[in-house]
Amino acid sequence: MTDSTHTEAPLGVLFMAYGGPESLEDMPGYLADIRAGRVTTQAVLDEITNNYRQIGGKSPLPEFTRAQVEATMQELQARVQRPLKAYIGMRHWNPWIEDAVREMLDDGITQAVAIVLAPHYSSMSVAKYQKKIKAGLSMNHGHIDFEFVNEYHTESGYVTALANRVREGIAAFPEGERDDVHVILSAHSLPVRILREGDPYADQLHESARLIAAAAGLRDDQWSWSYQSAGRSPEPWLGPQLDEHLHDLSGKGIRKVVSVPVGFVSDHVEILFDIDIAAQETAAELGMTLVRPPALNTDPLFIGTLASVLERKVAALS
Ligand SMILES: C=CC1=C(C)c2cc3[nH]c(cc4nc(cc5[nH]c(cc1n2)c(C)c5CCC(=O)O)C(CCC(=O)O)=C4C)c(C)c3C=C
Ligand SMILES: [Fe+2]
Ligand SMILES: [Fe+2]
Repeated sequence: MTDSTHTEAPLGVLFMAYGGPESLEDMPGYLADIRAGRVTTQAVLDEITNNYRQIGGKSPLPEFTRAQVEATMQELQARVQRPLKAYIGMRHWNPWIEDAVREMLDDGITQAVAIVLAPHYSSMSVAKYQKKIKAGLSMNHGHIDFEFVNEYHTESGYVTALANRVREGIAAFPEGERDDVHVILSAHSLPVRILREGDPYADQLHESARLIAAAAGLRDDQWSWSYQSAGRSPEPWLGPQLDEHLHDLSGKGIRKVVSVPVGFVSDHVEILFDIDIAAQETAAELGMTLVRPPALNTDPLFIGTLASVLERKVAALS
């Protein structure tokens, strides 16, 4: 006998990511969306366009997102009885979250789970993606029962995968030098005002960092925290920024560094330019060697984490 309650539409699985330009021509529109109506000067546009030019003229984020979604869906569908259908929605570019929601409604989806490809919750990140789902529903006068994954920054697969990256980075140095290697764990900065607003972002990042450092077996003096990629706006942003942090470490005599960003789950401009080009340049000027292991991308431990947190939300809907 078949289960008659779940025979109609599949359960939707909405994966959301930041979005990235597919060519340099997309840059003005992409930046206008990120900067939400604030004027982008020609100088800022030129600078960011040039950053993208140096990483190949487009963002690799959409491609990594599709690969992560495909791998996660394979694992999730193997664990869940109900038929599932995946959707991808981006916050700042095509395919937009609102369009993905419309597609879900057109497909007759009535129940769905949603996750952002960012492990830490903030009112300035994850909450904004979730608001776009609500906007998509109200724009299309539709209703879907959504279960949201808010965060997954302490999940063991995510922590272990990044601890493995830390170990890989240290192992890139000759055996006799590894004790002198310093590990910098970092994430995207946000305006300092989030602390006054009680936002959990900074605490969650520090919690992840402590867990990753412990799982990698680092001594307390062997690692430190840094923010990176602060936006170009006049208000103060959380620091220290990676560049000043490298100067600070250099002042303490550190010459060998492993850089592991913990808030990004795939390689994109904030890693490929901000670390691999800008921070590498600073490190070279300071006479430091900086190693940056690959981002999580489709690491099976990370994909297993996504499948696990989604599986729990699917169970909550069943
Ligand atoms: C936790 C918050 C943020 C994450 C994660 C994040 C990821 C991310 N950002 C870019 C590219 C750009 N971000 C820019 C500005 C910007 N980013 C955030 C927050 C996060 N970004 C904020 C709050 C801002 C400022 C927005 C504003 O009002 O000005 C920009 C614009 C240029 C700039 O200000 O630096 C770019 C480009 C990527 C690719 C990315 C990857 C997941
Ligand atoms: Fe951003
Ligand atoms: Fe950014």
